[in-house]
Amino acid sequence: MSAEIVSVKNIGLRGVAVADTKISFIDGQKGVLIYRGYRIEELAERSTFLEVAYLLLEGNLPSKEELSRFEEKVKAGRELPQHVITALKAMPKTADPMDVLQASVPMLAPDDPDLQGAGRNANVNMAIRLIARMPAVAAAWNRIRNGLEPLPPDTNLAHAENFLWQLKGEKPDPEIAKDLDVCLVLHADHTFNASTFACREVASTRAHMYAAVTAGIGALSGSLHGGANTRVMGMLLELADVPDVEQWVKDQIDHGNRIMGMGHAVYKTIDPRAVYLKEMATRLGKKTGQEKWDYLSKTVERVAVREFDRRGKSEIRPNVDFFSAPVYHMMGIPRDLFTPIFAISRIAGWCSHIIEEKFAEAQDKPMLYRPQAEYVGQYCGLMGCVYEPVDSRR
Ligand SMILES: CC(=O)SCCNC(=O)CCNC(=O)[C@H](O)C(C)(C)COP(=O)(O)OP(=O)(O)OC[C@H]1O[C@@H](n2cnc3c(N)ncnc32)[C@H](O)[C@@H]1OP(=O)(O)O
Ligand SMILES: O=C([O-])CC(=O)C(=O)O
Repeated sequence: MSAEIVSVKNIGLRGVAVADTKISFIDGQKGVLIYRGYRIEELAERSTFLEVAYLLLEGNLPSKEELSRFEEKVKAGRELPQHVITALKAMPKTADPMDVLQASVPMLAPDDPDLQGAGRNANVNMAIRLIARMPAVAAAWNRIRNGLEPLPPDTNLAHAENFLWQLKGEKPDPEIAKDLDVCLVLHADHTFNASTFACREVASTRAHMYAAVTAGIGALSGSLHGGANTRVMGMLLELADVPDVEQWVKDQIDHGNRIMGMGHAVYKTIDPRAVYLKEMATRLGKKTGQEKWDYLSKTVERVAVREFDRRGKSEIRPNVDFFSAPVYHMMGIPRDLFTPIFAISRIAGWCSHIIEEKFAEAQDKPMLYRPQAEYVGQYCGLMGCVYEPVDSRR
């Protein structure tokens, strides 16, 4: 019907460049991830999450003064508006935390003094408030659904520390808070992944930042994307009662079921973040006396890798969601908060991409994303099908 359509239908846009970006870079064959020129391993070792958020948003590492001003702005933005707390209290206690997070972001918009601002600074200010408030929403929801009052933020605490405090109501172990901060660094950006593309697509319509982020949260929640981490933990919990773990993994693959947390649209080798998280899982297993989860995840990895290799699929290796699951579990975080924690980190990348999209900060990109679909439905010619009035339809 439409001769001009360029067909890339069955590849999920893999390998199709739809825009330029200056924010992050992946070498999927070598397993390398770079944010604004810096390798993820170096950032994980040497930077905090807020330093990385500044890097992603502004394009350069902050000076000491710039970092301290940025941290102060984030601290100042942590308090949730009362109407959001009231709305959270009215939600059914069974609501999934990702749904709650997705519903809460637009509720934060009217309270933002920069919402009507069209410039880059206004958008960075909105990003800072989202970075500050998304952890507060996740923590408040966890308390409210458990019949507890949300806790006020503590300005003496750093970003991950404050999240753990608002979540649990006790000062966190410094090593665990540091590990969580590293997890936030590792998840902060990943080029044009599904949720970032959703954000950029919405931003390209000139919708505001809160509208664009809401789309990203929805996309992240799916089990093929960020939602995989909760499913990995579901699998590990199930395996705790399975006598033959090797056979279970083999059966899953034989039956064509996907092993959650394995495989990646871009990496054709192990995800560099999984390498980091695997070591963290081992260390946390020893520290918390929960080596079982470390052992189980490594067993699944070993058997799955062997089975994938045997089937000529040696590109299927653990991704970021695989070892983050035992890590968060050993930190005492409820399973359905794993994906919200991903969002609490990825918000830095989403906002950076929304700003890049809005201000066309990289060279080539369309004004508005608008792909084509090939129509394969009912067709009776350009005059349309004969319309039967409702009373005479059978
Ligand atoms: C933060 C993130 O979003 S990371 C990804 C998180 N998602 C997951 O962990 C879910 C499990 N993984 C997957 O479903 C996939 O690996 C994806 C969707 C992430 C990427 O997959 P793609 O590279 O696009 O490949 P695609 O989905 O087309 O699968 C290619 C083949 O590998 C197989 N495969 C891919 N991943 C897996 C897996 N985890 N377990 C079993 N088989 C798999 C597919 O069944 C398919 O086999 P076939 O060719 O025989 O039909
Ligand atoms: O890039 C992707 O397809 C998935 C993603 O967001 C990530 O791995 O962090």
